[in-house]
This record gives sequence, C-alpha cells and structure tokens, in this order.
Amino acid sequence: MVLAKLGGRITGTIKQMKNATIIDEKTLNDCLDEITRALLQYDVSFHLVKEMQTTIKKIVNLEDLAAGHNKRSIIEQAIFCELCKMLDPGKPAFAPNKANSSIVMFVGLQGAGKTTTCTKYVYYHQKKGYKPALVCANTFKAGAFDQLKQNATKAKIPFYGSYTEFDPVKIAVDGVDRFKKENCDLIIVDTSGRHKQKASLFEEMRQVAEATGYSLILKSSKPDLVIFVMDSTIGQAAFEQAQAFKQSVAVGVVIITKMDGHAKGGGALSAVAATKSPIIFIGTGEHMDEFQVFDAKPFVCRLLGNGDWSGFVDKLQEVVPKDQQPELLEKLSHGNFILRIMYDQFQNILNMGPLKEVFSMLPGICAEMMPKGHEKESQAKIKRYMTMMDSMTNKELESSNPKVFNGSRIMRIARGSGRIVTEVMDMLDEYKRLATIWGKVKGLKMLEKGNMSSLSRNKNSQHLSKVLPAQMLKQIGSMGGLLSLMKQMGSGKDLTGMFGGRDE
Ligand SMILES: Nc1nc2c(ncn2[C@@H]2O[C@H](COP(=O)(O)OP(=O)(O)OP(=O)(O)O)[C@@H](O)[C@H]2O)c(=O)[nH]1
Repeated sequence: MVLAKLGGRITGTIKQMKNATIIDEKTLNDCLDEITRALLQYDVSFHLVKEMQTTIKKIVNLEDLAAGHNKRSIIEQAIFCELCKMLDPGKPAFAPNKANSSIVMFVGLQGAGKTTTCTKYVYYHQKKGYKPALVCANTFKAGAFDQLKQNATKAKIPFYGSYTEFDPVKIAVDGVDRFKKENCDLIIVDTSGRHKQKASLFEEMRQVAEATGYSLILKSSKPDLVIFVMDSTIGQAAFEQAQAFKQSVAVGVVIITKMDGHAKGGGALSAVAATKSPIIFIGTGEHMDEFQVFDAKPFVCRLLGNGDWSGFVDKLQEVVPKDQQPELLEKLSHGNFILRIMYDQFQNILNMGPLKEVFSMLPGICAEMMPKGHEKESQAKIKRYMTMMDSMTNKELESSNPKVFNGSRIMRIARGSGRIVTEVMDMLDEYKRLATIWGKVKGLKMLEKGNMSSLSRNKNSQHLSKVLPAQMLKQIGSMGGLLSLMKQMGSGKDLTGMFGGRDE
C-alpha cells in the first residue's frame, strides 16, 4: 500500500527528531515541517495538515515543559494522536442490528467501487451470521444489474433488480419490501455512481434515500445507514467531492477502496474530515475477501511500522484454519525471534495466499517486504533469503544473536547457497530489522501491569475471549494477555512505552 511509504517517511522524521541531541523549537519545527511536506505530498488536504501542525505545537509547548519531561515521547505521542484524530471523527459507527432489519445504502462517485464493495460488505456480514440481501438501484450504468447479480451469485447472496424498470426509486422500494418480507436482517441498496457536477443524479440519490426508508413496511423516512464509498486514487479533490455527498444525503460512514493500488491515498483520508464520518472498512483488491475492517489507531500504528495486533487476531481467526491457529500463534509469540521463525514466516507468506494479508498486519512484514505491485520481486527476494538460510546450521537458525555470523560463517553461507557475501549480509540486516520491530511489540507485554481500567476495553476483551478458540487464547496469554493486547491498541497514552525515547 502506498500509504506505507508515507508511514515510512513520518517514522523516519520522528526517528531523526529522537536522535537529535537537544529538543528545542527548531527541532520541533523541522520535524513538523517535514511531516507536513510528506502529508501534502500524499494528497492530504492542506487545511487538515495545517490544523494538525497548529494543534501539535499547542500540545507540545516546549517552554512550559519542565526539565525531566520526555520531550521526544511527548512530541511522538502528539503526532500519533493527531494522525489518529485526522482519521477518527470520534463518532461511533452504526452497526447493523440483527434484531431489526437494517437498510444500508451505498453512494459514491462513478467507478469508486460501490458495487464491488457492496458485495464485500454483504459477504463480510454473511460470515458474521447476518442474513443479508442486495438490491441493485443503479439504472444509470449499463450492465450494473448483471455485475451485481454475478457478484451476488458467487457469494450466494439473494439479490433484486430489474432489466425493464428504469426508476431506481421504485426498484429500491420493491427490493427492500421484498427482502423485509423474507426476513433479511441486512438489506443493501446499491445506487448509480454520481459525478459531482451532475445535479440530476444527486437529486435521484436523495429520492432513493427517502424512498428506501419510506416503504410501507419500514415506516421510517431514511435508510439506517448511508455508506459513502471513496476511491483512494482521487487525490486532493476528495475533500470537495465528499462534502458534496454529505450535503445531499446523511452520510454515516466511509469505505475507502483501492488501497492496494499506487494511489497516494491521503486524499481519501480527507473524506473523513469532509463527512465527519468514520472509515469502517478499506478495500484492498478486487476480490471479495480483500476487505479489511478499519480502525484508526491500529491503522496509524501500522502506518508507523508498529504492527496491528488487534486486526491481526481478527484476520487470523478468519483466514487460518482453526487447527493451525494455535501453532502459528505459538511461533509468533515465541520469546526470541530466531532465524527459524523468520524462515517459517517466509514459507507461510509464499505458500498460503490469504496469510499474506495476516502477515501484512504484523510489524515490518509485507508493507516493506512485499509491497503490492512488486510481488514478483519480493517473492524472489524471499526465496533468495530462504536459500541462504537453507545453508545455515541448525545452531545458526536457532540463534537470535546476529553476532554469531562472523566473516567466515557469512562466506560459508554465501558459498553454500550460490549467493554473494553482500546478499547474505542483506538478509541478516533484514533479520535484525524484523527482530527489532518484533522486540518492540513483545515489549508491550510489559505494560500489562499498568493501569487498565477502561470498562469498554474490558468488555471487548471479554467478548474476544469468548469468540477465540480456547487454545488460541491460551497462547496469547489468556485474559491477561488479551487485555494487554487490547491495551496496546487502546490508548495513545499507552504508546509511551512502545515508542520509548530518552528523557531530556
Ligand atoms: N484494485 C482494486 N480495485 C477495486 C477495488 N474496489 C473496486 N475495484 C475495481 O474498481 C472498478 C469499479 O468498481 P465498481 O464496483 O464497478 O464501481 P461502481 O462505483 O459500482 O461503478 P459505477 O456504478 O459506474 O459508479 C472495478 O474494476 C472493480 O473491480 C479495490 O479495493 N481494489
């Protein structure tokens, strides 16, 4: 994902600031200017970036900070929190309720990915036990109904549409009523793509929104949720476009698509500010399962190279067969990140398609090693690394100390694998990089003893403890481990330990 590069730039800037001998006004300004430049280059809207800079300066008032304060950590936390704030409007997202049939309407620009995303959304909820259905109220695009029909059939989801009726309002009403009678608890209405300039299409969208909710059966005047689908390639125009939608219908949440491509992505983030609505999912490919739950804090953690454990546990449950989950977690939670673990992970990445997504949530893996669009090169690199590791002794593979690899060992490994010495050194550097990041994440477990009073986090962890298989829970470290994991993701304050830093 291109945003990973933005993360890399921000992380690099923070690192530079942390390595500065003194932290003064100039160091802070240099750091913020560089982050501003990076965000603007990645198409985040100008006024958002400016606001972020002003707020950070207000929070980090260097003059008022008494000696002894860890200024580096305070700056780092402020940057983290402001990035989260940019992505999280602080408004809870609507969750469909199985007890009452929920009607969800998808809107967005032409080609943003609405129809594809409708199916992904429905497929996701179907796996969570909902009884969903799809209604195609897109009469503008030729072939729209066929596209939805094809997607729905593939996912075994009931659908409704018409080849002969051209009034989207009528189709929406008929479809909603029909699925309501069939006791579907999540009814999705796909609408025509709008172009901001086309006022007539906006008017039509308003009418569909009113009509879907106004069916005789529902007796309400609007859909339960309007999802605005935004293409991440849209660039700086995102803010204005999103605002135009928000002014026409009550956008409740945002889904960003095509986060797998080469788009800068930052523009789409501006959609959050324009609609004051949270992003709930991101689309990461054309396939049904290339869809990830979005949560601002873990996302920013991941963007800054610190891994997304909560997303990881979720995804692991979804894609790894139950009997393989405990073994995988056992390896991942192993005390030392030995070379053999790196080898096994590389093997998993190469062998098991969906696991790629799981590993992309782990710090350091995939985002840097396997950027989308460069899969072939990345796979070749991983295979090269594995060939070199094949020439290592068991003792070397079990070691977590890179110092054991002196000159003669490196030469032996290079000769044995038919590679050159610098390539072996490259591979060992990669190992050191991953081991350092993993060390940081594991270090978070130390926070377990800290104050952890948030009721909601407790509730969430209790929920997780129920849905996770018992053996897997054991591997995470039972409730304590879970609480710890959730705590790591739960508050900016808790990230102090994660970021470390020296005291002034
Ligand atoms: N790479 C990638 N492609 C996507 C993603 N989501 C959708 N697409 C592709 O984007 C193109 C447009 O998707 P549609 O779902 O037809 O878009 P739409 O918004 O319904 O289009 P209109 O009805 O014309 O407004 C298709 O080729 C999809 O396969 C995604 O997350 N990643």
